Amino acid sequence: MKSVSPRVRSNVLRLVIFAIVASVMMFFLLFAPSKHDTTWQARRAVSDVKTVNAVVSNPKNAAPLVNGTTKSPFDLVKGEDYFADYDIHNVRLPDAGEDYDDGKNPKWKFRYLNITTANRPFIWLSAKPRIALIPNFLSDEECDSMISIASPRLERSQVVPFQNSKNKNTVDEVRTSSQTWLDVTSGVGKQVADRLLEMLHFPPGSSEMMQILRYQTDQKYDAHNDYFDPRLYGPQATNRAVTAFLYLSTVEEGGHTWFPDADGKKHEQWDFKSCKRGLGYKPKKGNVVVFYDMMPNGDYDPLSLHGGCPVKKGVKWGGTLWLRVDTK
Ligand SMILES: O=C(O)CCC(=O)C(=O)O
Ligand SMILES: [Fe+2]
Repeated sequence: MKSVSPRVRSNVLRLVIFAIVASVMMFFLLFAPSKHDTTWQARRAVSDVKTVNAVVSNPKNAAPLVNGTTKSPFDLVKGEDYFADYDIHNVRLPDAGEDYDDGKNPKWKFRYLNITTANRPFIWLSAKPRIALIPNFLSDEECDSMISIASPRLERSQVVPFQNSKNKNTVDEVRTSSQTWLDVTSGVGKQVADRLLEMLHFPPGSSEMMQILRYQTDQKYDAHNDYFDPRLYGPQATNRAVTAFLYLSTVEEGGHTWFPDADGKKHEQWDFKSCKRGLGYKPKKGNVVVFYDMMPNGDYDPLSLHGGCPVKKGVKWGGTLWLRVDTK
């Protein structure tokens, strides 16, 4: 056998090393997702099996995603971002038959958010009632601008009395915040409302004005349903199908939005105040929590019972946008 000269041997070796390095680089270029679409791609994949795995962790070496930290907005930490008596990272949607997601049934009044078609990432926090979190929906500028428009116009929040109740007071200890209404036909109100309606598959103009709320220390809103139950409020031509709650500030302590009956646990004993069981989501500036007061077939969902827990430290600024459908 002929011996190979050292020169040829070293050239072959260089070629082999080059081929290995090139194929490793090609592999990463083709298969490693970019920083921005990691979450999105992975979430698309899990939705195919109807299991929404809430946490899609950010690769360890990824660039900072949120305010200089490497924490992904989906990496919610129990105790820090929420409390829950179930595992929100393992929320399962009902089987396809119950899912109402394909938007083909003409009787349905609206479609749920759908992880495969939504125009930005979101995460299901609860299946029954349906609650979704949309991280970083609002820019800091949008939050600050809504607060500065609302600040000089605040008044004590009110409630709507029941139709046959003798007590016609609209100021009630169940709700102690201050608030005002923000136009959604122009300016920042329109910008934000239009973006939400589009994402939630609702036609333009199908929301109420936006309610801007401020809760100071110990202020709260006891648990309630947002729809107007015709048995209590009389006939309604339209009603609230979806509530989008916008967090305009981060609260140091307390102020969680609370869902006593998440995840699907209807309790016999009414509990409007404890802020203990179910799910409590801690206000974080720029995030939005969306929940469905109605099923897509028009039935009201009593499990959508919710409230705002007392603020313990800091100030909670929020915006409520109600999306309405015809009830006929
Ligand atoms: O303050 C909250 O977190 C919830 C507010 C609310 O339920 C409402 O405005 O109807
Ligand atoms: Fe509410």
